[in-house]
Amino acid sequence: MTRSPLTTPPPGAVVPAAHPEGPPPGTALGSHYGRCFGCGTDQPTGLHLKAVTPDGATVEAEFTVGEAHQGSPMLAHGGVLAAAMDEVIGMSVYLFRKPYVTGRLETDYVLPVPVGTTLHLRAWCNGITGRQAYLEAEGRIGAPDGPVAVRAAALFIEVGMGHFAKHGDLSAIATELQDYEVNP
Ligand SMILES: CCCCCCCCCC(=O)SCCNC(=O)CCNC(=O)[C@H](O)C(C)(C)COP(=O)(O)OP(=O)(O)OC[C@H]1O[C@@H](n2cnc3c(N)ncnc32)[C@H](O)[C@@H]1OP(=O)(O)O
Repeated sequence: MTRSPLTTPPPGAVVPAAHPEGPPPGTALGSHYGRCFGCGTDQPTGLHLKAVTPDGATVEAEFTVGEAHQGSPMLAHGGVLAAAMDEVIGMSVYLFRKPYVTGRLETDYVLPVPVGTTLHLRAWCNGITGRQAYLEAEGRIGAPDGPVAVRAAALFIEVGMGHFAKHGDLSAIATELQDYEVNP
């Protein structure tokens, strides 16, 4: 992965263990919000990521590139692939049971991804220090050990639930997502 110092964990960043109240290994991770472009089931042209955590600390997911996700004829749009990376990384950092948002997302596009391809995504944390979480993801074509098509490195920033109250619609999240203590 080609990445900048901004997404490289500094010395002292710690890779967290699975949260004691997090999902057990093998748990399917449902959508956190029905209208989410990445995982929502009420978003017709969304990515509809299907995710599982194999170990409580990382995420594996599948995303099948659809008609609505094209950039050039019958090839996935790069921004859509970045959105898939953002989503799977967001799901993985949420395993640590604190609200985070993407501060920076860097993406390497390695192979073109045709419509109809199922990308096998994986995301993991390389370290957390203070409010900053350093994460990585990859997407492989056709199988978990298929050729790498896309790689991403990200900096996520921990926010309070007040972030969503101030800038968005906290009640919509709170209705669907029961795992955060909602106390903005
Ligand atoms: C729920 C389960 C599943 C969820 C899946 C969701 C997946 C999708 C996730 C997303 O797409 S979230 C939506 C996209 N992201 C945003 O909308 C975030 C918009 N940006 C902000 O709201 C603020 O800029 C942000 C909260 C990220 C930071 O503002 P703050 O005022 O809280 O923090 P501040 O600016 O003081 O930065 C804190 C530290 O992070 C650093 N930082 C912040 N943004 C950065 C950035 N972009 N690049 C590099 N460093 C950054 C900043 O330099 C600083 O470093 P130091 O502590 O060392 O001084």
